[in-house]
Amino acid sequence: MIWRSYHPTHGSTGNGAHDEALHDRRTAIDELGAALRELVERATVTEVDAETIRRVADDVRRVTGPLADRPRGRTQLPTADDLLGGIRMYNPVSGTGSALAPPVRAEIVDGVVVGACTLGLAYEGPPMYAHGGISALLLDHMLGYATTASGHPGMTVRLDTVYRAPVPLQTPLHLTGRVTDVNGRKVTAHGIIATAADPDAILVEATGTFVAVPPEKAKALFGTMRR
Ligand SMILES: CCCCCCCCCC(=O)SCCNC(=O)CCNC(=O)[C@H](O)C(C)(C)COP(=O)(O)OP(=O)(O)OC[C@H]1O[C@@H](n2cnc3c(N)ncnc32)[C@H](O)[C@@H]1OP(=O)(O)O
Repeated sequence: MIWRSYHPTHGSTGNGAHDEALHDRRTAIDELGAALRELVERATVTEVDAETIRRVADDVRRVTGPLADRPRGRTQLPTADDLLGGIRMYNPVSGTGSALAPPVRAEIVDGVVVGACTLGLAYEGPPMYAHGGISALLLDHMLGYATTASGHPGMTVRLDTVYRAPVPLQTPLHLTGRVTDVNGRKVTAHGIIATAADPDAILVEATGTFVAVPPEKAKALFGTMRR
């Protein structure tokens, strides 16, 4: 199943259900993403000898060769994406094609974005616990999703993060994001990270301010983007 990165905007379904080739491409990207995440995690946790690590490094360089054909630049959207439909295969938080993403699975429940993920040792900051920047990344995403889902998409201009307790690795997590205020172009949202086992015990919380990008700014920032 292809998960959305964000709530769709402009009414697009974004699921590519009627396009078999697109669906097949997304499924393939999903499979490569899962393999890459397994590689990253295994490379992080391994205690094998240096010779084995070097051999794997050579192997990895060799197998990535075919991917070097037809690279896209920063102004070209991935052909598998549906920006307005909320599908971003390589989003570093939710993208199933991303080696960096946990990935977070999120859905809207009674107007609140509810997410789930488990962070492996690749996300370690203090021993056994998540890096604080990763928590901020997850919450920025949850808040951004909530603002988009509420019909007020914008860009983060401020994110205040409060770290109450460390976030344990290799532990199913529960995340939320909800809009708390809309004031013209400015939207305020709040979210938390807890464990799935104890969702009421807040480990990290964040309040963010998002600002709708006016058309002239959007043109300057994103005008060169193409499919
Ligand atoms: C379908 C896709 C969904 C996408 C969801 C994305 C979720 C992920 C979130 C992100 O990671 S976004 C990436 C990180 N953010 C950025 O790179 C944004 C950088 N900032 C900007 O590019 C500009 O600030 C922006 C285009 C958003 C707005 O510029 P403007 O010149 O149009 O706004 P302006 O500076 O006039 O400020 C508008 C209002 O916001 C307020 N504001 C601006 N910066 C602020 C700030 N830092 N804190 C509080 N308020 C702030 C500002 O005071 C003002 O309030 P008032 O209208 O009441 O006067």
